[in-house]
Amino acid sequence: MDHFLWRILPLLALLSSFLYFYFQNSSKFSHSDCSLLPYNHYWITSKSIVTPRGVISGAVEVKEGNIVSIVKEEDWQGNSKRGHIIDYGEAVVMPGLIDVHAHLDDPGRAEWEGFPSGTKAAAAGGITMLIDMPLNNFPSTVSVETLRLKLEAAEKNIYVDVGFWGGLVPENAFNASSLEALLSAGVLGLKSFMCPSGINDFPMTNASHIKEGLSVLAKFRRPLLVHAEIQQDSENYLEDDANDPRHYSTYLKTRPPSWEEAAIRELLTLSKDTGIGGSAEGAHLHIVHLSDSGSSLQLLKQAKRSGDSVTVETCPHYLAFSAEEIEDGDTRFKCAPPIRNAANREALWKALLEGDIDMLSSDHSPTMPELKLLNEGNFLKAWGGISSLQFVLPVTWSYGQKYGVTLEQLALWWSERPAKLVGKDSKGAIEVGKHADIFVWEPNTDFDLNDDLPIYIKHPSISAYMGTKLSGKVLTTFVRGNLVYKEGKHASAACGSLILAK
Ligand SMILES: NC(=O)N[C@H]1NC(=O)NC1=O
Ligand SMILES: [Zn+2]
Ligand SMILES: [Zn+2]
Repeated sequence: MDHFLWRILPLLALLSSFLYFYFQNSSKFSHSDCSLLPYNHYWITSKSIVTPRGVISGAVEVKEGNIVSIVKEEDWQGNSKRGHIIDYGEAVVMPGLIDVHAHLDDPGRAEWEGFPSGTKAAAAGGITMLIDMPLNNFPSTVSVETLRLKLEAAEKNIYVDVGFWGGLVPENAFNASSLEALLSAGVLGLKSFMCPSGINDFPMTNASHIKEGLSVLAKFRRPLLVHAEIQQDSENYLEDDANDPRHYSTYLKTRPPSWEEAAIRELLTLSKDTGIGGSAEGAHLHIVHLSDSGSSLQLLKQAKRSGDSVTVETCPHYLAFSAEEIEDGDTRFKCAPPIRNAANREALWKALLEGDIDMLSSDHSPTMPELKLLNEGNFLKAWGGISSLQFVLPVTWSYGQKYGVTLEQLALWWSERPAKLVGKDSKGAIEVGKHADIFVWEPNTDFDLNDDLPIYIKHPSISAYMGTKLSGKVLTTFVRGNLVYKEGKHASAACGSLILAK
């Protein structure tokens, strides 16, 4: 017996070391699972690379996830000694998009979207980082404990980098230590609503809650994002022919621009003195999804002119669609604030081009298709929210053609300014020292949004973009040097990072 044991001992040792290495490696992703490219040092070359110093023809050197050099074509003698080269020819190389406003609804309502599907859609759309909103998931992200649930749901399930906004709600607004703990745990800022959010555990805040929130945020130098609509007294709409809930105009009348104007007027009294040297220096106010290009926009322009620390975003759906075009019962277009008329859309474009609107975001806010009530077509009862995450780049580009939108403007609205809002200077541009968050696309390639297209958002049927034709096809997406998406294929492992504030 002894003899036998001695004979199999080497075999047992071999077996145990094999098992040890097997479990060690299966517990974390190997580099090759994170990337469709087997290199961590390589060059991307193209005739058109969008950098903060203009569009250049040349090469970007990527090493261990960072951009380590950028070489213009005239200084580039490409040869094999440089290592692996991926040549994209005429295709455009851009900084990855940063979507500062997405609802992935995970945990708790992952059947609405979810981290895996949402971040796969992002990667396929050229988005390399998104910031997840604190509501529509359950429970809402309003405390350290609920943030922990978010982080657990996201970890190893994200194909792009994901940061998090925390919620400012009546329950935590007067509790500075709770807000400080949430901010210390890494949320990039806070978000609140000035009207009902549609989610029971995310109640609206009033001016005094917001004032408290801003004072805590000032210490951390992080922004407050606000859904700026305050319900105004409105006439009672009779359910007569003129107010058929299947007509979009009926819904539009229920949320006039005065709701946005009232909220912004109130917010600007609170964000007064946030400028350099002001008594509230350090606080920053960011208005999400502006739809009213009238008085609301004028108020914001004035506040900026007087030096207040204020920014504003709008969304592709306000730039693409107009109220006049929305057909009876087509609740895919229902969102809040609502899509307004064509003249309003025109003025939003003008404000964006002139720099009065700072950036774009998706406000991707899906739900279960049944809650869109597409059969009934009742605009007053359907879920409000647009599904767009994968398409924001081609939408901005296609509808922006009329206005002569440039590649540099896309980078400004979708990368550079969003990176600044979230306080991540390692992101947002193709520049030496930054993360290699890059995507490559063909602006002139058209495609139809139909069932033949690989679509990763969970419920394509509720997206208002389905059935349209767009220009601008994403070929590949890199996140911190990992090739996470290439023409319909994702890396096998979800290696996006959780982006926390420090
Ligand atoms: N809860 C939620 O996502 N609401 C969003 N939907 C929308 O259309 N506007 C919003 O603020
Ligand atoms: Zn909102
Ligand atoms: Zn939203």
